[in-house]
Amino acid sequence: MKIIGITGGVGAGKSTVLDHLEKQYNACVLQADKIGHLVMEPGGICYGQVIALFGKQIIKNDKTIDRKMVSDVVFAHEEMRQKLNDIIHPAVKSYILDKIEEQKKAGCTLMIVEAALLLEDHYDAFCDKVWYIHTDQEIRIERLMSSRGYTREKAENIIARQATEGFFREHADYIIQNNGDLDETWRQIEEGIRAL
Ligand SMILES: CC(C)(COP(=O)(O)OP(=O)(O)OC[C@H]1O[C@@H](n2cnc3c(N)ncnc32)[C@H](O)[C@@H]1O)[C@@H](O)C(=O)NCCC(=O)NCCS
Ligand SMILES: Nc1ncnc2c1ncn2[C@@H]1O[C@H](COP(=O)(O)OP(=O)(O)OP(=O)(O)O)[C@@H](O)[C@H]1O
Repeated sequence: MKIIGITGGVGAGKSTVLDHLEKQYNACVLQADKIGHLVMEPGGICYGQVIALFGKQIIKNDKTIDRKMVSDVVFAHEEMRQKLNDIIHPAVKSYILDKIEEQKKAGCTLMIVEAALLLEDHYDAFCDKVWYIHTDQEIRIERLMSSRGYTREKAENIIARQATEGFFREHADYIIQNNGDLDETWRQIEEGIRAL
């Protein structure tokens, strides 16, 4: 089984690339963000610890954690982001490693792991290749404002907490430019797959 790690800053198009790989190349996929959400759901292994860190006011009526509230705190207070990372990241990594083993046994031949923090959390150690999805910062901000309703400030705050473009470029095996037309992105994916 080949494993491709997909990384890049917020709104660069990682999920878009992942989705294409799943549909067109029959890849098995794992998204760190989604797993991070899963482990903090009621009954999830991080639920209690996250509430202990932020306080009971983050519990919504349906008992789920108010991620918007948590997001506003962590992207404004670096020490809180670090504390949340310390709770969530080990659980997410362990989940991913278990799933990789499971998929290997199930006969999956192409596995994609998507994470903005893939390099910081050293997921590259178990990836055959790391693909960096690059989109210019201003285009990312505009896409996030129109598709997710982020404010410019929110997008900029998240960007400020993520790795720099230089860091991503330095550690990537392959760079996909996603500033323009999606057909151009699909062509680069095809090329990356051929080079695996
Ligand atoms: C802060 C939380 C509650 C916000 O949830 P929400 O659904 O609003 O946003 P989402 O998870 O889609 O993240 C939005 C963007 O921020 C990025 N991001 C999320 N957490 C972090 C972080 N700790 N540091 C830098 N960027 C982050 C994501 O990759 C994504 O690009 C959530 O992102 C979270 O629990 N983050 C901490 C755990 C984490 O690092 N998860 C990401 C991979 S394990
Ligand atoms: N080439 C493109 N042209 C136009 N819109 C695009 C393109 N690529 C991605 N988008 C749009 O930009 C937005 C962000 O893309 P996507 O969700 O894939 O980014 P992401 O890197 O996964 O974000 P996150 O870091 O939050 O997980 C989405 O609305 C997506 O549809």
